[in-house]
Amino acid sequence: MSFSLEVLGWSTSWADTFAPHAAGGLTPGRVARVDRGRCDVLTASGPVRAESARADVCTGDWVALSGHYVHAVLPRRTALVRAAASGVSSGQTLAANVDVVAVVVPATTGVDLGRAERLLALAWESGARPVVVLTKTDACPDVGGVLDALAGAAVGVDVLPVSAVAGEGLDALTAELTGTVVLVGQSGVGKSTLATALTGVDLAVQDVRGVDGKGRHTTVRRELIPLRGGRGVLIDTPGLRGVGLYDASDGLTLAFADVEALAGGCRFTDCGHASEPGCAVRAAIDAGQLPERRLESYRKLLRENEWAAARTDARLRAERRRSERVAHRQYRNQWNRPGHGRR
Ligand SMILES: Nc1nc2c(ncn2[C@@H]2O[C@H](COP(=O)(O)OP(=O)(O)OP(=O)(O)O)[C@@H](O)[C@H]2O)c(=O)[nH]1
Ligand SMILES: [Zn+2]
Repeated sequence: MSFSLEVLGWSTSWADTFAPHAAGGLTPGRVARVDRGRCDVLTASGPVRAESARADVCTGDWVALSGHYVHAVLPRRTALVRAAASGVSSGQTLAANVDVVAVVVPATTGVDLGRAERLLALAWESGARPVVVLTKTDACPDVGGVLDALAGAAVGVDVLPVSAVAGEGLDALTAELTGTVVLVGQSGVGKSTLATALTGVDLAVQDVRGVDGKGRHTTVRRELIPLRGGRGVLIDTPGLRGVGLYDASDGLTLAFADVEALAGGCRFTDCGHASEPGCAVRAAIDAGQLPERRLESYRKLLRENEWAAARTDARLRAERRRSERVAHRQYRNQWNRPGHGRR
């Protein structure tokens, strides 16, 4: 099976970036999946199982292959990063070169706006374009009310209502999802169902155990799947489920651009929007132009982000201390070695 690189998002601008590697006889490809030092790379002449032990690659990266080796990773244009699992000091890149981050929110009365805002901050932070997909509209009696509520939380972001069950809204969504797309959202919001509707591939049954050419068991799972309509690809990696904020201060500023714009009109540049005189944010709340909830949500997410950043810093400091101790010990051992003349 071979792939057209354009279907995977290849463009003249990627070709320009790749030019020095092309001159060196290397092959371009896009990483479809990474596992333990190896990765599946889709190239124009088919998938290649490549060694990536020395390269920091993730699904969505464009790479230069030399045979079965990842020789280079092209600089990422966007990256979706989450707070790493414990034991790792930096953020973990979940998907690279993403164009659209679709925040999936189920249509229920009393929709969790804070959760949507949190995911939107993460989406903005990635450098990709955020959209909100409102799922399960068939099961909601008041979609209009939910859309109104979301409009105040998803500022500057298109909200697209769909029902995978009724097949409604999918054409409009497909038209909006171009380039490399990821779906983020809580478990159970309908991501898998939506992914299946958008790609025609039942992703739920992708996780089948297969046997490779040498009779060994392998999991065949592709995480880079062309979207119906031929205008994009979907990245579906298990790690995208349940993402936490990681150093998303820029993303927060963008997700709360309305509050930031108001704050620009406060008399004091360090206004806490509490009881300071000349506070434009409080004035907007009092005038009913900004929901109090939104300011509270912004504050909560800023605290969460600071906490994540502080935790990362603490971990980095601890790691540095550890490596200093190791270095000292090596230095001591060197001097204490028998025959070194100094005891
Ligand atoms: N009524 C209705 N139910 C839906 C729709 N889409 C998904 N569901 C149901 O919602 C439940 C969860 O859907 P999934 O697609 O598995 O959700 P998910 O976000 O992929 O969940 P995880 O795999 O746990 O992350 C399932 O029972 C689906 O049948 C829809 O458009 N309408
Ligand atoms: Zn203020």
